[in-house]
Amino acid sequence: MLALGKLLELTLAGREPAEKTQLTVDGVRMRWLGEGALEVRPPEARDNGQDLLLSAGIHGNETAPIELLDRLLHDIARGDLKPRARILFLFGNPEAIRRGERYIEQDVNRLFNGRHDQSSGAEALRACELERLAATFFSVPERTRLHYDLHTAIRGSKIEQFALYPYKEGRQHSRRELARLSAAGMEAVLLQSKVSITFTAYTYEQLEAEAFTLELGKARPFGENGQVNVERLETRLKQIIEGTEPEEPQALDGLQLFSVAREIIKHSEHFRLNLPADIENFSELEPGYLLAEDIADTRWIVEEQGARIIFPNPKVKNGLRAGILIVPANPEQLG
Ligand SMILES: O=C(O)CCC(=O)N[C@@H](CCC(=O)O)C(=O)O
Ligand SMILES: [Zn+2]
Repeated sequence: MLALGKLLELTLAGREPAEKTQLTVDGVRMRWLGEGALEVRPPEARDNGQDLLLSAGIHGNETAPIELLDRLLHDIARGDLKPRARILFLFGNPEAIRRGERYIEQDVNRLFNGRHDQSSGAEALRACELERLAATFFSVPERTRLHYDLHTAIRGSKIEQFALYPYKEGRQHSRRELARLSAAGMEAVLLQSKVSITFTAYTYEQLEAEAFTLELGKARPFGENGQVNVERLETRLKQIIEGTEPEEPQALDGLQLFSVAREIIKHSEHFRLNLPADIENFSELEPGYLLAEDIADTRWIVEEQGARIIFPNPKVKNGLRAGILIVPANPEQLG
């Protein structure tokens, strides 16, 4: 296999490849763009105008998505997968991947959309670099832009696989993209209702890509991901890469939609989250439930009918989101 197909090995070893560009037997050009970054370009005659950004390892301990991208790259490098799409593969936080940690000093997925400018350190520089790589990749006009940022979650979940769809003022969420996610095995989508500082928020808001954070199961170390079933997603990604996706009826096939009722923000070290440590994502909370408390008698009490909690995490830094309260959403708000 071509050396550049081994992007994960190179990244884990912290090595640069000797050759920065290689051609597969099939005429596909692979180009190393920097640590954890590789562009794949089909021969011109086969290019179908799709630009696909696939990122994983924004959180270094979320290994199932990294293994998935590694398999796709191996298949391309061996000539077994024949891209018609142009693809950018990114491993988000190489040092955190090497150490098997979510992050080293700062969560990279809270440093986009300008946040890295207000910060310093290796992870702020990496977020800036990821923005630059994505912006360059998505700078070619008249091509279709799609970004999937793949994650696994800290805790178990009542809904195992789901997507988060960013928000931009005046832009409608696409029913067609939701149908595609449903076909890729996602069981639910959370429609964001305000701008954010994650990687997909950046590519959606600034680069006009359709962009989704995909949650695929529970985070585990390399080699221990047997319980994370990415078969349907992997099949769909291969179809997008090869341009062989079946034409979609726009059915959402039981896909559950949610919207954000409130983000729970941790303001101080006095923040207390009133939930069991092993609570699963999408657990329901009754109206009247005292969810969290913070300084200055701040109290977060559930008011919404049908509310559920995702990503509860009292250990985040002050000023960051310590959980999201969500409620069922109406498919009529889709484009
Ligand atoms: O399990 C958790 O608490 C976090 C899992 C995770 O990393 N989720 C992403 C979601 C990004 C988004 O809001 O689009 C994150 O928190 O960065
Ligand atoms: Zn993550």
